[in-house]
Amino acid sequence: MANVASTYSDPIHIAVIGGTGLQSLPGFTLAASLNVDTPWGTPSSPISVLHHKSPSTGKDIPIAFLSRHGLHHEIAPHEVPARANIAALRSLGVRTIIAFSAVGSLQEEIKPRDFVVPDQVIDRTKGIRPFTFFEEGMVGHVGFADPFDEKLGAVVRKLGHSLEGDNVHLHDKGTIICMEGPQFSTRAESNMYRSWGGSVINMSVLPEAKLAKEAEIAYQMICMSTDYDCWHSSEDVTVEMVMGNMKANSENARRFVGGVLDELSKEEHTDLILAKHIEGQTKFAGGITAPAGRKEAAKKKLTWLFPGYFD
Ligand SMILES: CSC[C@H]1O[C@H](OP(=O)(O)O)[C@H](O)[C@@H]1O
Ligand SMILES: Nc1ncnc2[nH]cnc12
Repeated sequence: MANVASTYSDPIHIAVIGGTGLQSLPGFTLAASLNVDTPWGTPSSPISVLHHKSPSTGKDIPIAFLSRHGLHHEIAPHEVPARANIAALRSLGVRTIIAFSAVGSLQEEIKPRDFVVPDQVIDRTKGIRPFTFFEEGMVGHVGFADPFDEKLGAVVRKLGHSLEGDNVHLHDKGTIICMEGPQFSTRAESNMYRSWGGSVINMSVLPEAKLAKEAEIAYQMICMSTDYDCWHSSEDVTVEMVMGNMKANSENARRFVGGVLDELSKEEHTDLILAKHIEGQTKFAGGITAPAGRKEAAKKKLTWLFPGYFD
């Protein structure tokens, strides 16, 4: 990228992870494009640092933007380097992530193009994705009862409701089924997920949400429904259907994300975006391995992510 800075010296507290159909965030000033290397490899894409003018203070707020499937959607859901993504963002100072996802609807009332701010997740991935920073001689167990950050979720929901009107419909809660993919579900699976109380389905919320929790980052996903999967009497999901609905509603998706960023950049949310309410929890959750049993290589990687936590 010509004439764009490759370094950025100030900490960046807020990130947006874009998914299918949201590979960039137009309308912001690109201040830098960062290639970050981590002990878990390189992220899905260079991290764009975007300047967002806070409507309340007039100051430029830096936002980190990362495209989950790469710049050209070349990374399959099971190949997303989620540990590198989360580690890279935390190393830049990020403590708040708004993640965007195109999802299938498992409930009649969640219509294609509706937004859902989920509050729960059911894991249907197959254990083939690396899903923790704690392994190989450093054990850690963080709580995951509430996979999304409730304080951040409250801000996102309030903002989403303020946009509701003819074209924007928001569902305040919901359970995401996270399947492995990349093939879509069978009809029997789709019906089983409905019987479990699933609201929507995607292939991306895990392990992203688990790793954000381990990294003490407040994380909330915003879902946009693109199809009725294959349980409904309407047409079965296809990539064309997903992309078509994403494209048709991309303006609303960007308004939603932009509005959340406006809200988060208010002074009253300073502690929230720094995730002060969850700071330090991983120091204890990850301190279970007695110092004598800690393996040097694992400790070194974790120290890169959490300087001072496990020395
Ligand atoms: C192209 S349909 C399946 C694909 O779309 C969703 O992507 P994302 O969550 O990154 O928006 C879903 O999770 C699958 O990866
Ligand atoms: N039906 C579906 N299943 C899984 N992921 C999806 N993303 C969008 N629609 C989906």
